[in-house]
Amino acid sequence: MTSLESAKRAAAFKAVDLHVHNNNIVGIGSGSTVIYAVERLSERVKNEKINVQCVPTSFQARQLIVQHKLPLTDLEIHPRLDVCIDGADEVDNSLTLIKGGGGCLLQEKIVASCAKELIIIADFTKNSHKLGEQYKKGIPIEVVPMAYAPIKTQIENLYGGAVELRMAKAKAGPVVTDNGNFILDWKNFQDYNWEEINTKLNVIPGVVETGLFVKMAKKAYFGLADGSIKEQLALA
Ligand SMILES: O=C(CO)[C@H](O)[C@H](O)COP(=O)(O)O
Repeated sequence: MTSLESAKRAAAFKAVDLHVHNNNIVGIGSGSTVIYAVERLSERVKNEKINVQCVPTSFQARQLIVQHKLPLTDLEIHPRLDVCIDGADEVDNSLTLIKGGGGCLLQEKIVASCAKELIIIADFTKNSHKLGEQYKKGIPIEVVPMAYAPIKTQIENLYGGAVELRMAKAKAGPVVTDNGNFILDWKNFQDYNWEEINTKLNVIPGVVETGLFVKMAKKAYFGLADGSIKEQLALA
């Protein structure tokens, strides 16, 4: 296992050990780090006989839950979650996040908003002072397909930078999200007030959700290259 994978695994295991308790309703995030969280959750269910019910944040998360034979639930049955454990593409000093590198930002934000606490698990490459310092692929914005062109122009004209339609790798044309939408990646942005810009982006007609998670995460666990874990709490 590479040091990056070990770092993800260590962060995921620690978060699951400290933040998941018996009878919890648990939000399962998406991405490669969350795979280790589900592995650990499944071990704890088997070894410690804890009861959990899991709410997925994507098709991938649902598959992970099913493959590990963990109890699957949803927001209709459980609208309030105890905890949501998810990865991130970048985490700044105040625990503002860029999410959606894997295209699952909409359901991730919905599920996180229903949880008492959002716990972030990541490797050391995700830890930044300010957004854009480490993650160069841009801020993902999920949009209704027919509106992608005017939204792109509007964001570039109002806020600068470059907005690109995310193209699929093993399919001709754009990435289509689990919700049937497109993703725009906003690159070369400036250092904004992220709470303000998030609100402004969200009211552009056709924007479904942004990958900016402001004042949502309670704590982040970063696996470091030396095997240790850095913990970061949200500012009070
Ligand atoms: O937001 C996400 C998916 O929409 C992921 O949490 C984010 O991309 C991090 O993924 P990984 O753990 O693979 O680095």
